[in-house]
Amino acid sequence: KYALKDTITSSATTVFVASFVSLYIAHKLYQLFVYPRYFSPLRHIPGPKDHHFLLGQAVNQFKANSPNEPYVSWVKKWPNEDFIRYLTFGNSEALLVTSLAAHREILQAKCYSFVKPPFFKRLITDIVGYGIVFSEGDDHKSQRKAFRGMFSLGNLKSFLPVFRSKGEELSGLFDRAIAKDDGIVELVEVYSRLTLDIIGIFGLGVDLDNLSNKHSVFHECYHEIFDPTPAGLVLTAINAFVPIRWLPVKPNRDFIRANGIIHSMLGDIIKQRVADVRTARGQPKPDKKASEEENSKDLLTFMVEEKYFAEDGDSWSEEDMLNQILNVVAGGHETTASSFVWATHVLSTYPDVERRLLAEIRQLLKRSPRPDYAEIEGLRYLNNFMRELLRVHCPAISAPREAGEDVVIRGVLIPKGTTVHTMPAAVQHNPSIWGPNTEVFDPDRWDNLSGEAADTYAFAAFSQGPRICIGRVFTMIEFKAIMVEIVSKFRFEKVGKGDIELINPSVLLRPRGGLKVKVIRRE
Ligand code: HEM
Repeated sequence: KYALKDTITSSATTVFVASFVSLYIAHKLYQLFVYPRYFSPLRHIPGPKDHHFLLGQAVNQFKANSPNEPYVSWVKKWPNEDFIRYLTFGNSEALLVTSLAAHREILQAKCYSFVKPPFFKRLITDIVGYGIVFSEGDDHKSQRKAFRGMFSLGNLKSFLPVFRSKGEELSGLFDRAIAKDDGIVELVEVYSRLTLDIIGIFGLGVDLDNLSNKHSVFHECYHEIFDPTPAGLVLTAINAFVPIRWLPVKPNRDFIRANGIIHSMLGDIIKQRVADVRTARGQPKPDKKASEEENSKDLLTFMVEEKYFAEDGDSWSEEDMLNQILNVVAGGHETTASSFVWATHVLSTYPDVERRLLAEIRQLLKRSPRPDYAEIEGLRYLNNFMRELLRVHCPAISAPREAGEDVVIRGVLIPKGTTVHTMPAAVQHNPSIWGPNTEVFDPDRWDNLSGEAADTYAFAAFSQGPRICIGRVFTMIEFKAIMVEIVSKFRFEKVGKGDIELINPSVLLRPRGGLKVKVIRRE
């Protein structure tokens, strides 16, 4: 009797497990091969069909010469669509946003219907922290509001002396390279140190001294985290799906050590600042005139004063501030460094552009040897040069999103969970917006913008809408001030044939193995 009962129970279990597994497999097969092809509401949107049967376009993306390449080639094929549809890992559907009208709806009108993709979050929050970059909805609105004063033009302008003195330090470094190494300089490393110093002063009020001190611990740790070995890169990618940082292998140990040092250095600075501000709050306030004459205020002091000691109940902890600092350092360091790398490359490539830039800068310096913000802003050609640089060689590759709910954009129903990809290069190299010569570096085009190119959304380097780059004005002042310094003193020559291979895949536009130029002092 019992044997029969056992047999029935075990057969029922087998049937149950087998049905469950079959249903799961059927569901997966449906998701992989049937839904995208026959049922998805997005299936009629044009897009590339040369995808791998399981990995979608990921294979073509990995094989491309640049992280922008496949996307830009699709935009050139379908320049007037609102979206281009493609398949990615596991045949999941993704949309590349193409028209300016679709960008406007996604980035502005329905900004908060989209979220940062959870996968992207898992991939990089270990490195860049939570904070404003990964906040959503009302939380994001309130953090943007909290940063308004810090990123106001008035405060940003007061960092001009910092940019100037770091520019002079950079000139010293170039001079030493001329004396010692025949002027050969590897730009990625140098500009990365320069911009890390500047963002350190802006974010922390501390000179991390990476530019002149070759063995700066901070830069070494940052480098370890942001430029890991191929094995480290693979572990970081896997860790986004399955937590494997505990595995006792070298790349994990290196990552944990470097991340630990950065967190502890920043943690100490934060603690000390909280104590300093607490002490200062106990002292009598300086009179109004004196406080107006105060120098620039760094982000940390600002956060401690306004948010740590907030009296409205919405205060930030030391850890919150650490996350915000990590966000700003990550957002404003290699992006700006990359724009200097490409600017120097352009100067070594287009003699006519360099000649005109130099003439404009020399004229200014003759009139005003230490130009102020308004005078630098008045340099029309430099302004055009910077915008053209960010159009052709845009440092940030993409601003990925995921539909946080079912949402209709330009009449297309985008189901919740769909990846929606906005990419600066897909806008800035679109011939229907920028004309047939999108690859040509031509600063003068900014004097004659017409049609769609005159639309604010045609300039996508910093994204647009409520999540537009909060550091864009900062980076523009920094870029221009440093260009005034180095263009007036040096010229740059290519080393070797000047062929450049790009890192791919990458979140930034960067030359593989760095980029060397020869620096020459002007007469
Ligand atoms: C050439 C230099 C830069 C480029 C090309 C750039 C590009 C961008 C882009 C495209 C975004 C939007 C990302 C998204 O929505 O997914 C962004 C956001 C952001 N950027 Fe920048 N950025 C630059 C410099 C800076 C600097 C200097 C800082 C800090 C001082 C900074 C801090 C941030 C922050 C905190 C965000 C998040 C803003 C938010 O979500 O509200 N960036 N940046």
